[in-house]
Amino acid sequence: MSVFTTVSEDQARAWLDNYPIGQLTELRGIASGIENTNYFLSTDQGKYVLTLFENLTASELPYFLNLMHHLASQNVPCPLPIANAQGELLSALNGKPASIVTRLTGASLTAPTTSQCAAMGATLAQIHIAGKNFPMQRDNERSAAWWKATSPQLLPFLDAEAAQLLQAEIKFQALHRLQDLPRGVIHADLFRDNVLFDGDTVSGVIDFYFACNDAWLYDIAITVNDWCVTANGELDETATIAFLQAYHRVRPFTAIERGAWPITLRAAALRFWVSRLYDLHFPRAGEMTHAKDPSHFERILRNRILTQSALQRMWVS
Ligand SMILES: Nc1ncnc2c1ncn2[C@@H]1O[C@H](COP(=O)(O)OP(=O)(O)O)[C@@H](O)[C@H]1O
Ligand SMILES: N[C@@H](CCOP(=O)(O)O)C(=O)O
Repeated sequence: MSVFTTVSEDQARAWLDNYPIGQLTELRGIASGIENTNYFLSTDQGKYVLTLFENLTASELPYFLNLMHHLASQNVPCPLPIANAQGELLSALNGKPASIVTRLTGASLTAPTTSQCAAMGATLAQIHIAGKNFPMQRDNERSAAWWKATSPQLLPFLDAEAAQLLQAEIKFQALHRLQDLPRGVIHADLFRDNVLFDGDTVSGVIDFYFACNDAWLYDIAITVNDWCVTANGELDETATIAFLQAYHRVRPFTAIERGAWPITLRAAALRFWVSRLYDLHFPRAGEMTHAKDPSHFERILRNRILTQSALQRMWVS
């Protein structure tokens, strides 16, 4: 259950007085989601999602909310944050920073088809292009410096083989500079549970709270590692190529990206192996989440290392 901070109808009504979206007709807590308090909120003018941010602070949020506003204004299917009477996308509700965004249709997928993977590839390229003229900057907080700093805390929890893999991969990644790849705004967490689909069409990309400026290829690798995989984490060649071709039609790849593809898939696997290990062994106080399985990304990392040359061929011509 992800209503951590309760909002009554009277409180929502009073808060909405400062927004140009009509009168409250319905307020319903959203059960899924692990980070924030979310409500489906309807007015006589439309359907929205109200979010109270439980961990992010008012100083961190403008990048994410302005980015969503920027992308939605450029026809990326993502929520449009609504400005209040003062023109602000963020204001306080029950002592928490809060925002209200348009509610999108569709549902997330558990088993995407090849054509849905292709649609995801095209939408990701659309996000990367639309982000080119977004003026704000944010460093990636889950970069090489972060996994290097975090890993010493994780090693005591790992068996010898896993500890060796973690240390070796961090060293290997330090020899390669992802930051030299073409870069811009990235979503950085485009897993299946962060995308809504209507049939074969992407109807909504949500949860931009890891978005930052980094290599586009890294974003592609994060997404492919979650979308285009078989049950044991191997890349599904047909789905991967469909994804990459659809992306390439919108933003053509460069030669340097082709060369960096296998290494970047490894970096993306390492990033989520480390964050899942950290969340498992160092849960935040009062956290109500079900930690996600780190071994899934350990398996993916081992697979990407073993299949490096096959991955080099799994590319667009
Ligand atoms: N703008 C939106 N339109 C439609 N559904 C949304 C929207 N934002 C969130 N949701 C729904 O709420 C759920 C939880 O949102 P999410 O952003 O994943 O929460 P959290 O940040 O707490 O993890 C999503 O899985 C989705 O079903
Ligand atoms: N997608 C990540 C977890 C990031 O959290 P969320 O807010 O996107 O659920 C993972 O699967 O490890």
